[in-house]
Amino acid sequence: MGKEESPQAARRTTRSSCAAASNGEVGRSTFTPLHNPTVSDLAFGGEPLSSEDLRSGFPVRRPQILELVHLLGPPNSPMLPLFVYGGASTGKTTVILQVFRHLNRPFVYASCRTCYSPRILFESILNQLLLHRKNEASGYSSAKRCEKPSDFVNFLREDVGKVVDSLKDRSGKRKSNKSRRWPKGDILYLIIDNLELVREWDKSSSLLPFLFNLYDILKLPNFALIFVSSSSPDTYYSSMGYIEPIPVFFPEYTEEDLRQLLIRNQANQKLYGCFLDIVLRPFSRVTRRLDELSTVFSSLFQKYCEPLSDTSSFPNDEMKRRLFSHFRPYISPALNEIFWGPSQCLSGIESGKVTRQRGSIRKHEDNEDFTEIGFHMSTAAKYLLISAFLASRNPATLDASLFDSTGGSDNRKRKRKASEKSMEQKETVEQESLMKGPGTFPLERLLAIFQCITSVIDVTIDEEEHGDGFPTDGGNSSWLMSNVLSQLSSLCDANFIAKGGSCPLEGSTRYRCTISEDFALKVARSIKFALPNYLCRR
Ligand SMILES: Nc1ncnc2c1ncn2[C@@H]1O[C@H](COP(=O)(O)OP(=O)(O)OP(=O)(O)O)[C@@H](O)[C@H]1O
Repeated sequence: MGKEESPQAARRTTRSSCAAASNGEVGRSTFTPLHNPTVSDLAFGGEPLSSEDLRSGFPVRRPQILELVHLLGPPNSPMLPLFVYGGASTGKTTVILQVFRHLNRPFVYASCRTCYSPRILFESILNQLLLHRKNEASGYSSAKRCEKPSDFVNFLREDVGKVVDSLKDRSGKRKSNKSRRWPKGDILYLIIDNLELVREWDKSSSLLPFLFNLYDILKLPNFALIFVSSSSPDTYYSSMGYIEPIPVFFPEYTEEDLRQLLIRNQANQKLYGCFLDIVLRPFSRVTRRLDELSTVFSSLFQKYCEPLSDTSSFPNDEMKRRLFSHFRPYISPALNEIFWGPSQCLSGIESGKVTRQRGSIRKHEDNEDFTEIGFHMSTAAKYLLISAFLASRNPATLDASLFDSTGGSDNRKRKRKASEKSMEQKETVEQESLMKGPGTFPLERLLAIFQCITSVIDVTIDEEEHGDGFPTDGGNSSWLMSNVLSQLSSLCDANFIAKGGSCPLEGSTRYRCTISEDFALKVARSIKFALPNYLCRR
């Protein structure tokens, strides 16, 4: 089958995987060729989910669950469009689908990840509405061909009406397959997930306003819309005349949230707790994505347990030390992998690549979340971008005074009272550099700054006995260089860094960072890096 999923397949995958995520249940019955679909297939299906199970399935998402349930209201309550947003892997999709499972409401779900063009998106939605399956019998074709937004609106009007009529038809309910529950209420919800990816599409500048306007265009009382996005409303085009959807924010998990989430399905929670005491802090400084942490921790935990003959017992202090020294060599490589890896690539970025997305970046004072920027990149790429910004912004002559011998910003040194003459000189240098705009720099300088700023990140494993530095090259500078070059080329592709021609004397390529200070500060905030301490100012 092609890359496009059939709606039923998409529904089955999404819904059963979500059910599995909640309490480890596999909730959804599968569609067999003999299954005769009815509107009851528009509900989540599977076993009903009580509010208690919903809350205990998502321990740190209680406020968002309550907010969603409140906004959806009792069956048949009309609802203005919702805009559910938060960083990648913060549980938006899973929580929404489980809320629908709990409420047993009829919905159509389409992700802009699997539906990667307007046509596929429109047709996937229509196929689901028409209970049409793309399979051998249908020649793997859609129920209707739909490319243009205007056709989509007409088809939606027609098809939503039919679905609503069927939902209201009580005789259909009586005849329906007894293994499936009849959905509650006559309102049909359309959930469009991973909306941020639409910005990558060719006609995004007209498609996004169209989608935001859809509710107003349709004016159907029994139709509701939910957008799900990993970037905030601020990163979308604004002032397009549509009513802004009601925002529901999923904040990034704190270290304590992550501990709760990671520990809850472990057979020996005490043992896993000891393991988390070592790894959670350093790893959560590099990523707070639950999926990334779960993956890396599952193999690390196996290593941690290797010396244990009985993994159901709780290790004493001596055993804990043995476990630590056995597993210590595996920590840095794993940290390295996650630091350099294509983290957050789920936001529409090709593996390992960074893309600059179109869309305004409005100032948002309180929101410290990276979602305000509207794209994602690996932690290493963020540090590299900041290094490039510093190299372009600060005069090279001041590098030594901004970074101490161990690489960090030496505040003590900087606080020393400078003589009036040196202050004047510094001011002149800074003024000149501001007048010239972002300066160019050679690769060596970029690498030096990058090593300086990453060497000061505190990701020590055990502060007293087991100091362990941040993932660096472990003495292998060619390995480090090749990683830097690959990240640098992605940043150049995304136009965050431009090649600034070659130096006539050295003949080597020089680079220039093109991002604004505002933007650099946002990137720095997302990795909790104190950029202002490294910027030379008047
Ligand atoms: N609070 C939570 N409780 C249980 N599982 C969670 C929670 N948050 C995230 N997960 C798990 O993390 C994974 C990613 O979650 P999900 O896809 O719902 O995130 P998302 O915010 O929609 O991500 P994206 O923006 O990338 O689509 C899933 O396996 C999900 O079950």
